[in-house]
Amino acid sequence: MDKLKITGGAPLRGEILISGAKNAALPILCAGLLTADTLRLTNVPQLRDVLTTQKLLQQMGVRVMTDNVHEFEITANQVDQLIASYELVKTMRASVLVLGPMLARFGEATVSLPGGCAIGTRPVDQHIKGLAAMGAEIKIEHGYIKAKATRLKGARIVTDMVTVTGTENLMMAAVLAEGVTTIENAAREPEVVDLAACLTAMGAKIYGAGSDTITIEGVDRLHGAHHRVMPDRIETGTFLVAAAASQSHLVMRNTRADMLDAVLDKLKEAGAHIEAGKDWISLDMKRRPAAVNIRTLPYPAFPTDMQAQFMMLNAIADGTGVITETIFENRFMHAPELSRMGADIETSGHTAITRGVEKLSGATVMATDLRASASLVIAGLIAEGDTIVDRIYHLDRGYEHIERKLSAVGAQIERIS
Ligand SMILES: CC(=O)N[C@H]1[C@@H](OP(=O)(O)OP(=O)(O)OC[C@H]2O[C@@H](n3ccc(=O)[nH]c3=O)[C@H](O)[C@@H]2O)O[C@H](CO)[C@@H](O)[C@@H]1O
Ligand SMILES: C=C(OP(=O)(O)O)C(=O)O
Repeated sequence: MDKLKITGGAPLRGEILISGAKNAALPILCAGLLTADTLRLTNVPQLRDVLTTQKLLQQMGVRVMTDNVHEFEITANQVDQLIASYELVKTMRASVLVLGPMLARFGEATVSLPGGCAIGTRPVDQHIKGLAAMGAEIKIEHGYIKAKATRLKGARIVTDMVTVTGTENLMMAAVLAEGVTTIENAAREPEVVDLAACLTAMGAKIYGAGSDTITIEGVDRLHGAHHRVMPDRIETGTFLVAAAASQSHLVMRNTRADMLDAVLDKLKEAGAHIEAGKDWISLDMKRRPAAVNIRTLPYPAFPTDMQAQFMMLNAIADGTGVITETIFENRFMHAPELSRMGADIETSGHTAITRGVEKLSGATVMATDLRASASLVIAGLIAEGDTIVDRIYHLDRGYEHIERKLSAVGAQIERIS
């Protein structure tokens, strides 16, 4: 199994090209199920989750062409298996995103329940509740969601909480429903907006994406389109934290500052000098970071997917930082691993208090989820001595060639078997 070996202390300098967003690419690949025509996608990141989605679609009979690793052509004109099996869903929760499109286009879908994961129980009851409101007949049998509907009907859906993939699944179901659907308490994440842009290019009628009320006028059919996947704001934020923690100067290219306001504000509060243009962000850090307090919340507030990286920043900061995680009930798995590197972190329920220390020391560490692993990589970059990050298949789910991107800006990092 691959690991990363990092020798801490090398200053970082240069530019990093940001990849397409995992959390936009996954629902958009599933949107290919909504038409028999070809959906052409560019800026698709080369990630394990993208490969899993490709396999999932291919198992259903969808043709997926990838001449260039970042360009996909999806043609769902011969779908014969309306099922997403446990074997694939268990490796990637986002597989549940085939439920809405399959049901809307084919009137039937069988999708394995994803179950819990390292960061929380993560039920999909809101996806099911919304589809039921649109007239679907849904049963849970043998660990599978079995859904049927001759044709979904527009409905007014109010979700109990803000759910990103829930909003996306319901939006994809509603585009082919009869009549008008309104999703209230909708997620406002930029990835929802990107999916809406792709669906609109395919002929869908969607209003209000990016606000908490999305209105969808169902149409009879969608057609092929070309869509460029938006840049990954979490990958961008992760490398910015790496620059801040190592007191370096880095420039992110192919990204957008306007969807990172809460993260950039916290980096400035920590003492970073940030400049940004239309598609770039630069961060220059000249001193030890100051500790920051963070509360994770749905967009546009601070993202839970950047929480672990900021806990790492607080670990070597001047002062004490309090982090409150309000989205997932078990997302502090990085804390004990960071503590093994010398961090002083106390967790209790949804709160983590980190008292900054001057230095971390390299150690062998492992993480049970994607962003926790990213925080350990950043810790390795600044720790004294060598760090081995184990179980990097988590990182490969969501970071494209992280070791290549970091070594190109001066990090001493290599993949070892
Ligand atoms: C592929 C993808 O886009 N993943 C992102 C998405 O995950 P995902 O869409 O799975 O996360 P949600 O926004 O749905 O989850 C938010 C909260 O709502 C709860 N919930 C959600 C749905 C539901 O039916 N019932 C329910 O109780 C969840 O357990 C969680 O506590 O948004 C999360 C929150 O920004 C991010 O961390 C993930 O990176
Ligand atoms: C939690 C994440 O992803 P997923 O929802 O795919 O598990 C993430 O991207 O940090």
